[in-house]
Amino acid sequence: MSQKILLIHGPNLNLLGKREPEKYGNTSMKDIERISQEHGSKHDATVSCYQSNHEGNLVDRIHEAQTQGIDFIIINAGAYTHTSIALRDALLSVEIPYIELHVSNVHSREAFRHKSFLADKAVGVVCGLGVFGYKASVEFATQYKK
Ligand SMILES: O=C1C[C@@](O)(C(=O)O)C[C@@H](O)[C@@H]1O
Repeated sequence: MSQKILLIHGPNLNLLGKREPEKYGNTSMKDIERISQEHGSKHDATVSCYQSNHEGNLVDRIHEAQTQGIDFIIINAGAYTHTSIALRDALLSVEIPYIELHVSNVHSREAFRHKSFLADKAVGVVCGLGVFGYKASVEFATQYKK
C-alpha cells in the first residue's frame, strides 16, 4: 500500500526563495512541494502539503491528518519549533511519526534556535541540508514502518 505523507510548513516559509536567501536559499516553497511530490511518487507515496502562519491552523491540520490516515508527517514548523508546546501536543496526540526539518542548520545560529519542543519525540531531525533535506526526508518516510 502506498505511504501517505503530509508535509507541513509553518510561519514565514511561504516566503522561501525570497526570504533571507543567504540562509534559506533561492528555492520557493512551491518548488519544494513539487520536488517532494515528484520524489514521493517515484517511491509510490503521495505527499500532500500545507502551510500556515497561524499556530492553531497548524494544530487543526495535524488533527485532520489522523482522520485522513496520514502515515508520516514532515514538519518544518519554522519559529514555532522553538516556542510551541501546542504543536508538540498535537503531534503526540495523533501518534503519527514525524521528522522535524529545517532548511538552515539551526545549531549554528542564535541560541534560541537550539531549543526545540518537537525534536525529542521526532523519528529524526534534519537541518542544514537545504532543499535536499526535503527529498531525503520524503524518501525516508516512504520506507518508514511504525
Ligand atoms: O523560520 C525558520 C526557518 C527554520 O525552520 C529553517 O527552516 O531553517 C529555522 C527556524 O529557526 C526559523 O524560525
